[in-house]
Amino acid sequence: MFKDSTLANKRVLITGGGTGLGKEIAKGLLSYGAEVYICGRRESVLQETVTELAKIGSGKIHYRVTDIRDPDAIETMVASIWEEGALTGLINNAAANFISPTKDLSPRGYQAIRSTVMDGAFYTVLAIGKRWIKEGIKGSIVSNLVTWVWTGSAYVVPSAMAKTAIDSMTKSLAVEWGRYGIRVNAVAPGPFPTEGAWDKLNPTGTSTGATDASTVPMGRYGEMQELANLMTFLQADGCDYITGQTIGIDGGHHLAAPSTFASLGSWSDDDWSSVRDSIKASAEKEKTQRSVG
Ligand SMILES: CCCCC/C=C/C(=O)SCCNC(=O)CCNC(=O)[C@H](O)C(C)(C)COP(=O)(O)OP(=O)(O)OC[C@H]1O[C@@H](n2cnc3c(N)ncnc32)[C@H](O)[C@@H]1OP(=O)(O)O
Ligand SMILES: NC(=O)C1=CN([C@@H]2O[C@H](COP(=O)(O)OP(=O)(O)OC[C@H]3O[C@@H](n4cnc5c(N)ncnc54)[C@H](OP(=O)(O)O)[C@@H]3O)[C@@H](O)[C@H]2O)C=CC1
Repeated sequence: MFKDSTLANKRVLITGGGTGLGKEIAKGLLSYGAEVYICGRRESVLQETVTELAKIGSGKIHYRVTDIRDPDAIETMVASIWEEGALTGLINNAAANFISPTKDLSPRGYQAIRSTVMDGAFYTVLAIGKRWIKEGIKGSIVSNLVTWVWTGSAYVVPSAMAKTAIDSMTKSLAVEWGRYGIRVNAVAPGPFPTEGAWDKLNPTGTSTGATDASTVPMGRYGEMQELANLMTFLQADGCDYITGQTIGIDGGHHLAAPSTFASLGSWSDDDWSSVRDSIKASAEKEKTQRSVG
């Protein structure tokens, strides 16, 4: 989809890049020539990913062990990256989540999710953004959100709340930092199965609700390359006028709500024929009762 050199000279940090979608995005960026930094809390996982992905593209991939809930740790990470060169891009991808009835959540359970998704993304943006502003770098921030920023979602309330806060940050900072040429965008994926997400959101092994591909209008899960392509596009030069946007990538899933007629896609031509006859019969009956028109 892109030239191999599309991201040459780009240096991008992907939080939570050691696993799942972050790792797939790292593969995509590397294959288009970017230098990539990943961070997370588990060194063995990061080390393994770096070893595996170093064979792709320029092979310039590095890791930092960092808990993004800690602003001092983020400052240390970003300072150490800058010693090797300035970043040009940030992908806020790290997250925490699990399904739970909201009434059963403890304050610590809520904080575990909020502090990772909302605070972690904000601290990272701040540490990098202030350097870009000082040095006149026109960087690109992209946050990996979820379609719940538009719909909300039961049973994952702290995640939906925290992602929506970052959606608001995206719109707000796009305006505040537009004068510096810094772009602030987000993507909102539908279901892209990963071990990390499915362990926490699909623990019974029976896909339901958000993890059920049969309710996606396109009838399938997202493919990793599709998300990596969107991230590549948003990190590349060429459409710098795009800012403040949250772009859905979900096969139409969030639009196929039970409150719409999305489920009628399962009706056959025969079903539609008998439905049409029934509606026409009703209309004919009404016509016989009209005194005008
Ligand atoms: C399908 C389409 C949409 C998909 C959208 C996907 C969104 C995602 O974000 S998926 C990402 C999934 N990946 C992760 O969550 C990775 C990181 N997760 C974790 O590190 C843990 O799962 C964590 C969230 C529990 C946080 O770990 P940690 O900081 O080590 O916290 P503790 O284990 O100490 O627990 C803190 C607190 O949370 C309570 N808790 C944990 N699990 C549950 C649960 N299943 N239900 C209710 N409460 C839970 C735990 O009990 C602790 O509270 P206290 O007991 O009050 O101390
Ligand atoms: N999979 C899906 O269908 C969808 C996913 N998303 C979003 O995509 C992103 C990735 O999810 P996915 O790949 O599925 O799940 P993963 O669990 O694989 O990814 C989460 C990553 O975040 C890291 N992380 C968690 N907490 C912290 C922390 N405090 N500090 C640093 N890193 C942390 C984890 O590493 P470690 O534990 O080592 O710290 C892990 O690498 C998330 O933002 C998620 O909300 C959105 C929509 C759909």
